[in-house]
Amino acid sequence: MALLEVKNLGISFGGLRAVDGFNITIEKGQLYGLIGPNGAGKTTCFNMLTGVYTPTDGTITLDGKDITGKKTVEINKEGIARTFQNIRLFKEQSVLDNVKIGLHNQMPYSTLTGILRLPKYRKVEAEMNEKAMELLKVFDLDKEADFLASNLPYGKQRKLEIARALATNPKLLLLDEPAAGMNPNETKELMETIHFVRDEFDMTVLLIEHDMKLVSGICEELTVLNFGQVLAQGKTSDVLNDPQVIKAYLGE
Ligand SMILES: Nc1ncnc2c1ncn2[C@@H]1O[C@H](COP(=O)(O)OP(=O)(O)OP(=O)(O)O)[C@@H](O)[C@H]1O
Repeated sequence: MALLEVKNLGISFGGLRAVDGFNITIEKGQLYGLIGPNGAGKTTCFNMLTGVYTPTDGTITLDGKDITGKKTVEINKEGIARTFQNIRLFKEQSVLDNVKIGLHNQMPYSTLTGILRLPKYRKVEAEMNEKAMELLKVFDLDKEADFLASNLPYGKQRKLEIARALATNPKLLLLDEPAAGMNPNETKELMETIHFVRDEFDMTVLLIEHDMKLVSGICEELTVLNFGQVLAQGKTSDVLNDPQVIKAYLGE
């Protein structure tokens, strides 16, 4: 059974058909890329997969469960986490707290227990601190745990966003243009991080990216969107050599 099965997904904004007949199948453990020209509908697909937008047509099945039309928080609990094109961290909070925010969706105590600071709350908080520090260590961010997120260099902010997404314990990680704004060294390090995340966390990753070096370096399969529709789909090397893809996107 595929981890993610999307069938005939579509959405309209007024008269604009932003995505139409979108199909994708992603197996557990894959590194999968979604590419295409600006405005092709890639982020709109992510927004439908994560419940930000409700699709007008189609179905989304995660690990055998229909999650179409569910709310963002529910979808996150079902196992999809994401990062954003423009980094969205809690910039005035510490690096540690940013990861703990991700862990809170699995918080096993009630709001009242939290407000009253009951013993269970203190025990869970201590465990959460430990878990968050472990995650930060994995991303080599533990020394900056007490820094404000806004004081981290750009590449590390991207890493922190990935760490926070992983803290929600997802089955599928969506990365929206993770290399945007990065210099070549940061991009190289990001590629290693993504590989590491897949191997270490047994993660499945779907990413949107314009940086073809990153795409060809890490994605095993690709889907190309053009004007809201799938233009090509398959093994990365085949797709990148497809004359239609070169004409519509790569040849620009
Ligand atoms: N909330 C919305 N209301 C109206 N139109 C929207 C909305 N969200 C997206 N669109 C439109 O849908 C189309 C697809 O946009 P989308 O952001 O998904 O493209 P993209 O492939 O992610 O582009 P880019 O590579 O530039 O990020 C665009 O024409 C966009 O203007």
